[in-house]
Amino acid sequence: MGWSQHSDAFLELNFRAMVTRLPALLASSFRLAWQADRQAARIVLGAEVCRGLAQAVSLLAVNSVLGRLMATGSVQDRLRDAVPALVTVAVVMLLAALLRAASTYATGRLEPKVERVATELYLERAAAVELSAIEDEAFHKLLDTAQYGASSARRMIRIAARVVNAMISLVAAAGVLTVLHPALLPLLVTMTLPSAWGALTMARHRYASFHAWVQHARAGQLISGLLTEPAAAPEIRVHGVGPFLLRHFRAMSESAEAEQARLARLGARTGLIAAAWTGLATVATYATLGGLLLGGAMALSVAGTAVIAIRTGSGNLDTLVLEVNSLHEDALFVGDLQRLYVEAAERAIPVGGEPLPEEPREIRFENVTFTYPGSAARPALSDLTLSVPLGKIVALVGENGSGKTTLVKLLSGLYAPQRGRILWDGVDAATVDRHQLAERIAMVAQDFKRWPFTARVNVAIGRTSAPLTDERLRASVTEAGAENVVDDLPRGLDTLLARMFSGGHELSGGQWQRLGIARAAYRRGAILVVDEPTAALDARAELEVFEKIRALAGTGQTVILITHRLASVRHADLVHVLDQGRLVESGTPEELLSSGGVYAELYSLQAEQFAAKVPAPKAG
Ligand SMILES: Nc1ncnc2c1ncn2[C@@H]1O[C@H](COP(=O)(O)OP(=O)(O)OP(=O)(O)O)[C@@H](O)[C@H]1O
Repeated sequence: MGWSQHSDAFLELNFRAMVTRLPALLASSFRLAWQADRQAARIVLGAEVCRGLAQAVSLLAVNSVLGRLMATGSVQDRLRDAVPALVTVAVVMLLAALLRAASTYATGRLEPKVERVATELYLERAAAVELSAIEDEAFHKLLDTAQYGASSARRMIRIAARVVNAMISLVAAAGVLTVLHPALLPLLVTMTLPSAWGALTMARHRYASFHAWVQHARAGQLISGLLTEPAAAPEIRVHGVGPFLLRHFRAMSESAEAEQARLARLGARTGLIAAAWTGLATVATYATLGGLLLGGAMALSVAGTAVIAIRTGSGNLDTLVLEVNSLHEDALFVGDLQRLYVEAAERAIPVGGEPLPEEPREIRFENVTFTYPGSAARPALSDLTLSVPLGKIVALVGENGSGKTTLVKLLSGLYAPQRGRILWDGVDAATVDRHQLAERIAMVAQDFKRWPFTARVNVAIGRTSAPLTDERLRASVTEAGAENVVDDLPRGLDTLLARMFSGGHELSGGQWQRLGIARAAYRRGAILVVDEPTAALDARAELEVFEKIRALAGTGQTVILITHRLASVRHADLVHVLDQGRLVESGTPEELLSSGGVYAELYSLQAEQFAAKVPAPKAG
């Protein structure tokens, strides 16, 4: 359908990288844990280190038990001699169980906190970037992949704890093996290498596949969402769009299934090769042990401990390989999250800047050219020079796509021009404090957000920093002529405007529009931008809204009005007419009407529609 492209995967997974990056990975897991809950992080680390050490002590104690039991002398003497070592084994096992419980508790406490901290930072950074970043396809892909980073960060805590434990236990087992016989250690390593290779190979394939298919998965979710979305439901039923969407969903799912099958085939082949190598290495290990025993190079008790140490050691090494591999896989996703943090910080709306003039008299566009990022089309605004006098009603008029909405988005600081300047009484908007600029603007956009909250919140969300008072709320609702809308709601301002929830209620397009205007009124910005404020209103409501807007201008409020209803523009102090991103006319409505240009032509076209005679009813 046009948006499911696959891009090359980002890869940095190989054996060397895995080993050399392990300390950094463990450190980053620990940092995450430390940020989330210091006490729990200390408990996990301490408990896992002590558990590893306990394993070493327990192996040595077992060796001592075996040595004493296989020594010469009576059974009673041998048993008595073995008692202290047996008691040590029991105490160490008890200690290890207690440590394990402590680690389980602290890890369980840490995990959700780590996920929350990572998610909060993700959302905070994502909400602070420029609009152009949110609309950028590459940044959006990063947002998509990075969202898995928080749950990966959560998993990394548990995995890192297991890695620390397995590493220390392995060192303990390896130490004991080296003491028993130097040939045993290389055998232990050889036994585990094949499974390390297999796990790593599969991790690399899975990660590459995930990156190549993430857009595809997103598109699949989009389609399945459309099939159940209330806004699409009427068209799906009347136009019969359901089977069309389902066909696409099936085609996309089938190609995703083919990819899963490819991965499964690869997994099976890799697993078989690894298992064959492990089998050979195990046979070699036990043959060597047998040879040493037969040749008299090793005592039976030592061989017994060696078998236990090899089993523990290879178990630890297997765990280590698998867990380090998972750690690495999750770290790749946490890496995406960290890349997002960095990129979002680079693309964040700058903080600070020059102050805006306290009471500016005009905003002036000087040779402004703007093309949407990534757009191959002509500039949305071309070499535009115009003035917006403040304290007046300024109307922007022009055909669809002429650049009116783009102009107000630039004026509001949502985009920056590629060429030219926007001056607030001579101060370049590119250098000013963007937060201060936004403070001055109240906007009713064409596609303003219908928040799935109560009517009260839908109005007061216009300025969340102001204390919510009923007085301000009522005044805004009245200013927007939305009293009837609110009075008709089953629970007034406390009605939930989200039909998908129990007790939720839905408004009509025009009713929503009035709430949108109430929201902008509640914001009390110095400049009110209204983009098609009456598109969904009936004739009476339209008249009412324009009356209110005119009254606002009387109080010194600047109004920038975008509308196609030229009759409503009559009361504007100044009209700018745009065509294909250029300014073609400017003046008062009377001046423009008498000059006979584009405005006059559009005006007479609309007027003619009303001048057409209504056919007389047939006599009957
Ligand atoms: N987010 C966007 N990304 C890329 N191009 C865009 C975007 N928004 C608008 N455009 C393009 O910029 C041009 C101007 O659009 P704009 O929305 O400013 O026109 P408008 O005069 O407000 O139109 P309308 O009367 O239909 O609301 C159009 O060619 C449009 O396709």
